Amino acid sequence: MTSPNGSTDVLRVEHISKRFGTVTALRDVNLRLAKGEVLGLIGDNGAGKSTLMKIICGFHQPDSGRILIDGEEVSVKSVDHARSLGIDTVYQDLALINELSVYHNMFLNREPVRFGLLNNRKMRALARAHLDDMGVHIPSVEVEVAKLSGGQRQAIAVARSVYSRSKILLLDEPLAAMGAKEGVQILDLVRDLKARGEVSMMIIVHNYAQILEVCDRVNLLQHGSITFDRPTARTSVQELTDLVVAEYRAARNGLRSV
Ligand SMILES: Nc1ncnc2c1ncn2[C@@H]1O[C@H](COP(=O)(O)OP(=O)(O)OP(=O)(O)O)[C@@H](O)[C@H]1O
Repeated sequence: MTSPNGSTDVLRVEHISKRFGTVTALRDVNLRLAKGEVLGLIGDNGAGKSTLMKIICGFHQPDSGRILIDGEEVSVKSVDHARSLGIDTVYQDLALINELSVYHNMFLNREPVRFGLLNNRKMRALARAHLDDMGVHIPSVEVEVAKLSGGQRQAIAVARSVYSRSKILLLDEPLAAMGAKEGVQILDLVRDLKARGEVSMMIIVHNYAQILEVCDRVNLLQHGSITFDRPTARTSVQELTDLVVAEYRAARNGLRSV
């Protein structure tokens, strides 16, 4: 499927709605992600950002609407099913196993086996080569993940998704609870991946300056609906801030129900 700028959309979300009991988390959401693009998803707390990502990665089922991958409609039944379709998610809590080494985490559930035994030597060499290739600097791939910094853990989670040949990577607040240096490390990794053009990414970040730094386009989600979609080159931190503040003021003054 071709988007207005002539590129191919790897992901399209069409008319997705989702309710949790009486709460409408998403209403008639449309969104597209072009091949090799980095899309920033912003919005206030409770706007529906994580719910949208969780629907795309098969964690939640939508009440209505459809998802298309490379132009083909798919029903994403589970997180494992999403992975098999090339969609992977890096959450804040990462799903790494702290007690295991870096290289064991890199190959979790898909360890190379030789003569019925785990091939540790091969896993170590492959993990080292892949992390070096991605510019992720870890002192040793044998170190326990628990002993790494938040930024290093995040980088390993991203590297693992890329290694598993994901074509769509969803990053839910990858910079949350990170120091400035660690945050820069993750943003650099996103930039490197973007330069390779193999992975399309959707990223939730609360800091608008960081969104403008790494994303090609930004979508604003407000009360379950996309209200703004623009290339980052044609917006600013001020404009994004003003949009969110205006929405808040309208709600407070009773111009809009929340
Ligand atoms: N599993 C759930 N059960 C019930 N309500 C939920 C569930 N998940 C999300 N919600 C509700 O749906 C709405 C959207 O939540 P969501 O987590 O998607 O927002 P968000 O934009 O990611 O917020 P934040 O930036 O605070 O993480 C909120 O009102 C939230 O309380």
